[in-house]
Amino acid sequence: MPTSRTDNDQEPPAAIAAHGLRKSYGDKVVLDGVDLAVPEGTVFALLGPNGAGKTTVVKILSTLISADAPSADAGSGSGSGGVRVGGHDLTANPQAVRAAIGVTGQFSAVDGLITGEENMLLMADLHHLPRSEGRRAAAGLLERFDLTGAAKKPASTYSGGMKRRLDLAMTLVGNPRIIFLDEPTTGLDPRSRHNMWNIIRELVADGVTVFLTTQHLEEADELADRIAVLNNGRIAAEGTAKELKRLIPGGHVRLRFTDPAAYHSATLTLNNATRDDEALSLQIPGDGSQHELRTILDRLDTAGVEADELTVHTPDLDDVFFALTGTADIPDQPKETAR
Ligand SMILES: Nc1ncnc2c1ncn2[C@@H]1O[C@H](COP(=O)(O)OP(=O)(O)OP(=O)(O)O)[C@@H](O)[C@H]1O
Repeated sequence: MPTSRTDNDQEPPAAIAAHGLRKSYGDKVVLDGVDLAVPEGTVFALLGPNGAGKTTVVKILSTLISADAPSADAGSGSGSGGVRVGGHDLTANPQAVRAAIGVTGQFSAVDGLITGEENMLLMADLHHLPRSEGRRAAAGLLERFDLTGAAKKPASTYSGGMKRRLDLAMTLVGNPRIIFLDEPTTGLDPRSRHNMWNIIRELVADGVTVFLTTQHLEEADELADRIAVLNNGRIAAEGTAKELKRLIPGGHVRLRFTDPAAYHSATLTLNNATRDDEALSLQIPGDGSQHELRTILDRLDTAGVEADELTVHTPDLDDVFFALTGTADIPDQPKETAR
């Protein structure tokens, strides 16, 4: 089995490490110096708007396409900008990288004309597993992914969720220690999405490293140990979901009024609020803590004003995403009201 251990015994070895990753198509710069470090046995989510270059990163890291030569300041003489996957240099030893990884993408490897079981056996053949071992592995994985009942049916008859599960099951035939999941739940209904999340959690519990691309912020929030936001060819921010949320001062309390007179009184009392005169609503920046709410309500009480609606908005990954991938990648600009 491939190993991704490095000489460094102190820290968990990086399953994926990239420095100064670049890729252009003609004049179009897609990746403009991307650094990545994914510790073994963790889930890393790469977030980004459509066309940000997420799939390009996955394709490079999984040896499907090559990166451009690194710029002079990217260190490491490697032609891929210094990328190591599973402890292997991507340029010097792509075969070893391929042996260490599994990839399931938006363009599934599932062949709809043959059955789920035949797809699995084909994969076992590709991995040169002896026939009996291949059959055992296929049966075990079909069972694990709840596909035994459908194993003899053509894959074209499978639902979207079943196809995704079959795709992932096929990837696991080679027992990869690093798995790239390119938008694994796009197009799935909420139940299938949750099933897929559970499968991913089980893989990680087994020590597998998962590199995930997604446009679903909730997915990154649910699964990822670390999240990177890709924008304009660079990593705009990276950290745990908590760390990223802390970057954005999007928290506020929102008060709505139906009576224009009450609204007017409230604007005089809460003079730090942002006004929306059309909607008769006020937005007061803050963390929505009990103390803060009490202060706001006390001030309204003192003024004899009653709000018709009060909502507390705490920043979530959506806020982070919009702030970082919007007009500017400046995390300290106030965001707009909750959607
Ligand atoms: N072979 C290619 N030739 C030219 N341009 C390409 C090629 N492959 C990708 N691109 C461009 O590179 C950019 C990044 O594409 P990529 O598929 O990596 O984005 P993405 O973040 O995965 O987007 P999505 O979320 O829509 O899947 C896009 O502008 C795309 O048009």
